[in-house]
Amino acid sequence: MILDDLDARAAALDARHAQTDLRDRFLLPDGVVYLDGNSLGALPVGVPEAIESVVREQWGRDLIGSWNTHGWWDAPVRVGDAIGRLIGAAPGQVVVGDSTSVRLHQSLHAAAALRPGRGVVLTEPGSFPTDEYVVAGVAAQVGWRVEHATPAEIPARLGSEVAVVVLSHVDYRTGELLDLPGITAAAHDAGALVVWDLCHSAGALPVGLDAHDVDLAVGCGYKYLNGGPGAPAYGYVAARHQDAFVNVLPGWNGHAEPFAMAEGYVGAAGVARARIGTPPMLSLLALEAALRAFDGMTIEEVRARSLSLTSFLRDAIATVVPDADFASPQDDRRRGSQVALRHPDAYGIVQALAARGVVGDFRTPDLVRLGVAAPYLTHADLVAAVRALREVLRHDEHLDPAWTTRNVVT
Ligand SMILES: Cc1ncc(COP(=O)(O)O)c(C=O)c1O
Ligand SMILES: Nc1c(O)cccc1C(=O)C[C@H](N)C(=O)O
Repeated sequence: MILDDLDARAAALDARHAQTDLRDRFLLPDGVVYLDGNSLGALPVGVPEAIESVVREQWGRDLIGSWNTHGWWDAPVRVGDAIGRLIGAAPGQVVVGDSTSVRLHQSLHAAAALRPGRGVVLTEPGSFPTDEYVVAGVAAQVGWRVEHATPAEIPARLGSEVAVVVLSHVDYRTGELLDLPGITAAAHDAGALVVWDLCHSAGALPVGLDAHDVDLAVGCGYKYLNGGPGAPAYGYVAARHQDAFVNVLPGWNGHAEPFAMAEGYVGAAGVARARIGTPPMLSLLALEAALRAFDGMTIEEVRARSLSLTSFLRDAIATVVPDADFASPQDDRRRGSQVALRHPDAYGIVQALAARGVVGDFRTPDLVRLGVAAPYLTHADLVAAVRALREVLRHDEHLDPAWTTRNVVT
């Protein structure tokens, strides 16, 4: 009965949001409800064809001339501009290539050079591990002290010693969405810079980098941007910082005159100076093709759909699991695009759900993480997921001893 009600509500909501249902722009296996687009986005329909053409016609037929004739050389900034549309960055401020970890190293070093004489990097506890490691690594290299504060404490912890505040816009575990405008403004009032990690927000919700005067930002291409496994990451350098942007990893692709093969390094004008070496062109062009899945849709529309889906999912879970312990904020303004649940048998739940075709993921120590990539999910999919969850719990499928051996990728 309860699930019949949910079916009816889902149908009504899917009808209301029909305009933003982009499911036919993605290739997903039948019978799977994919709730892991916050780790690896689904495959956009246009990507296999685009890659086939890049491989056969560009690489295979036109060979090295493709660097010019097919725009390979300019792709890092061109694809950066396409990402910029989704994260509120005007053209010429985003460059694509390398991993988020590399871009974060680069951004923090640039921040150190922009704020000489300040000795503290302020971040939060429990960030995604690579962010922790990079912050510690760069701090050791430039002589910063690492300080941790919760996002709520950050404004009070800012002082004349803080060079930069580094935070994830959306927490990878709980899905908590931070107050990017407020924290950025507070950092600036204290003379500090901000570096935002957008891995879990880009492509899912409006970021407004330019509108909120963000200094530097990084993010990956393979989650809500759907660029594919190992898709290149990106870095944002606000136009006002580009002239003084010091590239700690200078490589020939970021040189002002790369084909002059000059002896000394002179950085290119604009965001191109953040380029490093030759980018993984097939992955970069796959990402470019993937971004076309957003054509005709604004990020505000993606967000409206995502909020409807995540609040519906939360309600639906609460209906069938009345004692559900949600790690994700209930308040729409504070929730990214996922719903995470705490449960002592979280690992078993995730595995048992996957056996029923509902793919989410487990995050240590006790989280069932359900990512909601709005363009390719419907409210009806979420009822199917909740129905599976009810069955898993009802039949104790999550306690199956088969789930005691953990896989490498969970
Ligand atoms: C917040 C955050 N930062 C960074 C990364 C990844 O960094 P990289 O692209 O270097 O693997 C992830 C996910 O893997 C993440 O969730
Ligand atoms: N980048 C990943 C990978 O190469 C393998 C498995 C997972 C990932 C992820 O992106 C994890 C993701 N950042 C997370 O939020 O957990």
